[in-house]
Amino acid sequence: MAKTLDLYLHDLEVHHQVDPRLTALINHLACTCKEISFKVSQGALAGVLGSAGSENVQGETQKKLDIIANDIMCRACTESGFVSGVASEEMDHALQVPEDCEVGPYLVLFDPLDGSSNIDINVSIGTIFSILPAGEARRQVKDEDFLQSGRHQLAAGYVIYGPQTQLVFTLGFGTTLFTLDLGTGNFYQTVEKLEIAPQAKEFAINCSNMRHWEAPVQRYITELLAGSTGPRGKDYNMRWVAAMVAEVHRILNRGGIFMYPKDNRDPSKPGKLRLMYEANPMSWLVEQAGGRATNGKQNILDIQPEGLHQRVAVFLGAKEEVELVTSYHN
Ligand SMILES: O=P(O)(O)OC[C@H]1O[C@](O)(COP(=O)(O)O)[C@@H](O)[C@@H]1O
Ligand SMILES: [Mg+2]
Ligand SMILES: [Mg+2]
Repeated sequence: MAKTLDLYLHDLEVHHQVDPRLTALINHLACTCKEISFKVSQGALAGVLGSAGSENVQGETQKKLDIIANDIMCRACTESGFVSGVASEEMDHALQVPEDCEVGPYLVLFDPLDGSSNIDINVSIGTIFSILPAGEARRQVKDEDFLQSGRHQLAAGYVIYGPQTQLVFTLGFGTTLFTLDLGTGNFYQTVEKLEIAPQAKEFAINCSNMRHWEAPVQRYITELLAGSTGPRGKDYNMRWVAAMVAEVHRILNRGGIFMYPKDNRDPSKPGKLRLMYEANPMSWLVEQAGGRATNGKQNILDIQPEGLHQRVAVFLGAKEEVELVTSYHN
């Protein structure tokens, strides 16, 4: 019989001395994402599809579900009693815990709904989260309190809403996968430890941006596309779901490399993905599964953040491929 999430988290407390408040927070996030999962599965029936007609701090048009998922995550976290504050891709600044709620020792950061362009077409989307230490439980948090490198993460994970709803997370003891059983409402462990092979046969990149990439990326992709007749001497396959959560999920389950490089479309956006809500949690999950993650120059987890909504180039997945494309930059 597969292990329940409760049992797995209890084992972490017993065998790895993980703070019970942290395991309780993970459990709380898993329950919260069940609520989002239900709304996603209802789609038009719950009136959650389509545009909200508003823009977020990054100037992107918000979907109704971006806002719904953000509200659900904010409420659940700030009322949990385990956090001192939250930060989200969808909000300009960090959110405080209401006066009438307990505060706790953690900061939670999230991309409430990743893959927004997939919502209305019933293709995989997800919620990505990262947990940092607050230092101490406190009433007032500032944006600067969240500016800790990915190495400081205490937990990271995501819930993917696909054909199955699955929770993937790490607390630094490997990356593990749970599947939601719609019959019992419980998450059961279906893969104990995910492992990414060092070599890859698949790559994921939005090739429509090729003319805007820097020379090292142009070179690397040209070599992959040349297949067995080029310097790599083998054929590669390509995938692009347009949701980082789905790309990373595929790589954790069957390998490959994912890239969203810096490009020269808009000088104010060096890379599309957000360091704090997307790149850091995904990089730690990938590292804990034996893979690598860089921005082309350095390990993503070592980047000292300068802003809550900072963007970053991302190369992650199979160790040898990530090291090769990184070496082309250096
Ligand atoms: O290929 P495109 O259209 O540039 O966008 C794909 C990328 O944008 C994102 O969807 C951004 O995430 P959000 O939906 O959270 O804004 C990534 O998940 C994905 O890798
Ligand atoms: Mg996203
Ligand atoms: Mg999002």
